[in-house]
Amino acid sequence: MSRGRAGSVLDALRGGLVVSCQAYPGEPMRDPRTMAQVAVAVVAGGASAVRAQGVEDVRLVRASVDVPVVGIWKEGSDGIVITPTLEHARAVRDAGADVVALDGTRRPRPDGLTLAQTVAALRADGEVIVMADCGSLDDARAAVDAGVDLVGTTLAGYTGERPRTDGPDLALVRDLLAALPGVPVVAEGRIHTPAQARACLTAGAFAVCVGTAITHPTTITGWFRDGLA
Ligand SMILES: CC(=O)N[C@H](C=O)[C@@H](O)[C@H](O)[C@H](O)COP(=O)(O)O
Repeated sequence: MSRGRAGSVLDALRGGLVVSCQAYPGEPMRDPRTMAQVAVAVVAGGASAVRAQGVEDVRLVRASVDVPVVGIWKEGSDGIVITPTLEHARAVRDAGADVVALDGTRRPRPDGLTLAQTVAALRADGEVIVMADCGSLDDARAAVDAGVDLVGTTLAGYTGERPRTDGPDLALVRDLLAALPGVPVVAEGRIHTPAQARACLTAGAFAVCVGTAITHPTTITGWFRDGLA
């Protein structure tokens, strides 16, 4: 990717709403065509970028929308799941992702590479924007040292280092901004209302990424069902 292209992708993300369009194994909407249609729908609603999971989803979403695509490929259910290896990261990039997001924790990676080696190998093939999905400030510091372009709070509350807050982990967003000046921070994880999304941007987040509250009808329906109980 040329510098110009990378810059325009970051410009498109800045201050905007990234919508994560994912369905989980065994779910009725788990079909790349369905996720591509959801992606088109969220872009019509004002999403400035789409996050998509799986090589086929990334490919179809990329072909269906004209906003940047943040691509991941999840494998497994324990430990390192989000784009766990260099092979996964290359596949996501080759499917057309503008940003390759990957596990940015300090846990050992299943292919034995460090995060720095993974980022360097990806970059050796050409310019690519890399986002580290982090679970703590220490993760993010290490990920920045490893050369990533963006850090996300995606894994806060899922790795044991931070409590699983009801809403977004705003304290982590603030700590990241204070400790890593100049590093774009994507607030992601449990942002369930427009007010929470706004609070993340007001705190200084570079962008917010919302998944469940926009694209997971089973969970949203459960919220309403519980509200009626
Ligand atoms: C922890 C993990 O695996 N997060 C995943 C990362 O891609 C997705 O399951 C989330 O939906 C996404 O991060 C957006 O978060 P939320 O759905 O809470 O708005």
